[in-house]
Amino acid sequence: MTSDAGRATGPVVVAVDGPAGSGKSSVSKAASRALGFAFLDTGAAYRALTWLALEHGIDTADAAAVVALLDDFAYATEVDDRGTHVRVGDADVTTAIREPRVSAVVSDVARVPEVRTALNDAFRRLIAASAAPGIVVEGRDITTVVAPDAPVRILLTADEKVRIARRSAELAPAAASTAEQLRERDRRDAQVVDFMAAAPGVTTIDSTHLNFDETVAAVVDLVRSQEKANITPI
Ligand SMILES: Nc1ncnc2c1ncn2[C@@H]1O[C@H](COP(=O)(O)OP(=O)(O)OP(=O)(O)O)[C@@H](O)[C@H]1O
Ligand SMILES: Nc1ccn([C@@H]2O[C@H](COP(=O)(O)O)[C@@H](O)[C@H]2O)c(=O)n1
Repeated sequence: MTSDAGRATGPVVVAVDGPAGSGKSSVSKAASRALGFAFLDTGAAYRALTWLALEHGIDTADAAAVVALLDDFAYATEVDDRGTHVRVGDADVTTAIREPRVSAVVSDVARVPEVRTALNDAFRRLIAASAAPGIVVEGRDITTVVAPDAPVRILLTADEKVRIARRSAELAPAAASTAEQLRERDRRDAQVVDFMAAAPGVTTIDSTHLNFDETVAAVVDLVRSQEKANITPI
């Protein structure tokens, strides 16, 4: 898994799965920066399609109506120091896709098989097109479905209480229903993909007793140890 090999065959992929609030996006983004890798937040695409459905007044439980949106889903994403920027057509939806009204129904959209197939194809194209030596890709099915052959696959997790506390700290006064929302989204998402148990060959990093920097270091160390293990001695 050297950079040279990565250039010849596409970037080195670091695949990260895990439940809600486990740190997938924040830890993966920080790890990608430390490694000099690109970063792909796949949940942003599910959120953007959900935003589009709500803009069109579509009931997200209506799978056929959601699938019909895929034809005109002009999704674009870009990552810089401030985070992941998302556009749908001309609209900058970076903030809107994080609104509770989107979080509340995104699992409806994510459970539609045609949606998952279309978005997974798009993720694979984005990964292949990356000019960086590597890319950290995070979501709920990255180690098992999107990139099952990635040289580094991580299940990032933490006890549910700890995940709820971390998420509540982000949301401050409006946190009363945070625990219920996090549990409910995990419950619904887990009906579609298994992100609670590590698949064979996937390394679990449990951050329950790690701070943020220690968790990022655990990811970076794992990638570097895999790189060393894959360098063939001359
Ligand atoms: N090890 C850690 N110690 C302390 N805080 C952490 C740690 N890991 C993540 N966090 C914090 O937990 C919160 C949730 O992290 P993040 O949003 O990255 O999770 P996620 O898995 O992407 O969630 P979701 O799937 O719901 O989008 C963030 O505020 C993040 O900074
Ligand atoms: N690979 C993925 C990524 C996300 N989802 C669905 O999108 C929702 C939002 O994801 P966040 O990471 O931004 O919280 C998530 O709750 C899933 O419903 C997915 O199915 N697969």
